[in-house]
Amino acid sequence: MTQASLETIRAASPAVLPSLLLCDFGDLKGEVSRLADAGAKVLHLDVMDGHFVPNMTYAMPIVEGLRRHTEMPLDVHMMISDPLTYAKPMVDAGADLLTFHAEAVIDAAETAQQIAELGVSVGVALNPDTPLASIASCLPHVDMVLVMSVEAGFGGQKFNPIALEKLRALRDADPDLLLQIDGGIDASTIGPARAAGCDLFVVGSAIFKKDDYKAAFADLNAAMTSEIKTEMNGGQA
Ligand SMILES: O=C(CO)[C@@H](O)[C@H](O)COP(=O)(O)O
Repeated sequence: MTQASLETIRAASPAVLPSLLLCDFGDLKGEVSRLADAGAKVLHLDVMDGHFVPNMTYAMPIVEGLRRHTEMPLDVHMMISDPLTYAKPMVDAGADLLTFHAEAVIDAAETAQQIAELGVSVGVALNPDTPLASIASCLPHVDMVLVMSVEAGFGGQKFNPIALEKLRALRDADPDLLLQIDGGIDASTIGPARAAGCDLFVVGSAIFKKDDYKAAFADLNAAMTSEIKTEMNGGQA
């Protein structure tokens, strides 16, 4: 199931992943159905503990509830202080890909290996101020790197272009590593992120603040490749 989910995520790439942070939590089932209709292939779930980040969201019961309503892979972004304590409960709840923050743990390589032993795909995330060197030792043990383009904790923040430098460096070092970006992704930032080598684009405001999710996905998908097409046309749009 897990390997299949990772393959589903890879096959869907490049892809826009709606971030379930700014959605209507009073109608989660309806939101999942509207997102699937709009073209979502993977759901990104923002788990926050009010300790690692100064904001709280939800945990296993919501993951488990979503699992019952969709077959889409569930990509769980754990913005929590103690990812190893909650990794197994998250897997049991139905997470397919579990991402922990490098800043939250003492040994990122050891953490990645322990999570992988649970039979789930593993991602490591790093905030804008965290250098790539801090995840170097765990890269052989992860399926994905999540490059934050805002400080983890809240939706609606401004995109930090330092993420583009990190994406380029990671892509140059490994053409096959799955790369995800999160924070301030909209029609103006998704193209540069794609051109920097990113595969998965986590989007909150630019979907959930729009009435028409289908139109939001269409705009993002068109903008995703616009910079690459422009480069191929020698700078002409
Ligand atoms: O994890 C986070 C924030 O910590 C993100 O998933 C944001 O929620 C994305 O929202 P926008 O920046 O797109 O509004």
